[in-house]
Amino acid sequence: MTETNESLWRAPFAAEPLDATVTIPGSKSLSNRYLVLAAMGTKPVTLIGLLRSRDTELMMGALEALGVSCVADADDETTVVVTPPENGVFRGGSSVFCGLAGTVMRFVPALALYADGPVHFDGDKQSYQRPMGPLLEGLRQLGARIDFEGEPGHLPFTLTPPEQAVGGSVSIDSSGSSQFISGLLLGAPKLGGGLRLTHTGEHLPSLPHIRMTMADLGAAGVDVRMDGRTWTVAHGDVQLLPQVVVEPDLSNAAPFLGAALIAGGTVRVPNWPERTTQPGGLLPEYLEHMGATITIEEMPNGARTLGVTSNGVIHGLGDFDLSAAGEIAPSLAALLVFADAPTSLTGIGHLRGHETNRLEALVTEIRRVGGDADELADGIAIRPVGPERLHGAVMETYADHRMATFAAMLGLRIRDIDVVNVETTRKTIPDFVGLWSSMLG
Ligand SMILES: O=C(O)C1=C[C@@H](OP(=O)(O)O)[C@@H](O)[C@H](O)C1
Ligand SMILES: C=C(OP(=O)(O)O)C(=O)O
Repeated sequence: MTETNESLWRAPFAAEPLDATVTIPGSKSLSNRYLVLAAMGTKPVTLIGLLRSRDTELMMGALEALGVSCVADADDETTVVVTPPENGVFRGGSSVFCGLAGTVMRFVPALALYADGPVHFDGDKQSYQRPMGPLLEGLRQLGARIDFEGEPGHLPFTLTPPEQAVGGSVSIDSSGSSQFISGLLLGAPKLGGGLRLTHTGEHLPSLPHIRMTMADLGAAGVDVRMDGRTWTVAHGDVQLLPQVVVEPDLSNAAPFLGAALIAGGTVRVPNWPERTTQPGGLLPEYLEHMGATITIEEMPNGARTLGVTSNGVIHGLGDFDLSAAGEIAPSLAALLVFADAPTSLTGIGHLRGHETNRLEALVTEIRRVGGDADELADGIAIRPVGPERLHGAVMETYADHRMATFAAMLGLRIRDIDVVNVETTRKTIPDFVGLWSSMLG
């Protein structure tokens, strides 16, 4: 299952201001955490509103390889019952395919600590570039043996579990991805002596995603604490509630809400959570800084609809630390191409290890349409140019869903943008083109 569709999609131009309501599918980060936590329990868990996209299919495939059952409701594929293996032991001698999904390649290896034999991990060729070393070093400190087939510290590899997963203290440098810490924390409660995990690096990206991991472990009854750069997880049972509802993916809301600023008008997203652990929860504040008006409408059923309204004037952000929410950098970058002042998005050097080298990709694609951007040591600088300098182009997407949605956003205000392999958006959105077209009416 690789992504090879090289067809071109003409991104629709927004001829008039938007007035749209867009229902965003479930969160990738929450869906894949709940799937892992459900697999570690003893009783079946029904996940409601689960994202059904490539990354969650890969996660379900990975868990099934380990002996977990994931069964979708016949009438609604976003309702999935997850049943852990009967004896609580994951199946060894198995193969896990990670595609390009960070949450699969970084969350599933810790489960292999509890398998009854070696587990082989592989992924798309492009996944071989993504950093894995610190996670695997952490698992090695917990007694696992890792045999690399290609470059050390990267996919593909085979993990041989220890005789007994006793746990203890682990130190790793997680500055390359918060997912190394999340992956070790998620797998930790079954360790005989629990886990004491220390991050030794200077920077730590995506702290909200680590807090999300802690909150979800807490919801499964696990005692997990954070003290500075050290986390402790107590040994104990993992059991989510019988039914868990997944929030919409707030980072995937970014291109749609951002569209209101680029095209002008209003875009609404229903079921916006009042409180959330998703970094996308920071979006309304960011968009307000950029000049949008944010509204919240309470529905009769208690749900809340977020509205973003703009007259099309987008303010630059100056020096802006985005380390908390690096995954929305491509969407903010698209807005900043049309801003009234320059912006440096910083604290996101680790985006070089995302689906593609996103800093290089963003600079290349912004320049391709006539814009002005540069890579920084830890981010990207985007300087506005006059609209007369921006022009259509065939935009590359590098098998990166967020580079595809970035290109679609530019196409709202720049005519004749063709997007290579827009299907790559299926990584986290089942029907991006359909949603985007209906937003435009
Ligand atoms: O744990 C998660 O669900 C994620 C953590 C972040 O990873 P990084 O810390 O590598 O940026 C984020 O960018 C990714 O999209 C999802
Ligand atoms: C970095 C991302 O994904 P992954 O979960 O594959 O790391 C992302 O979705 O922006």
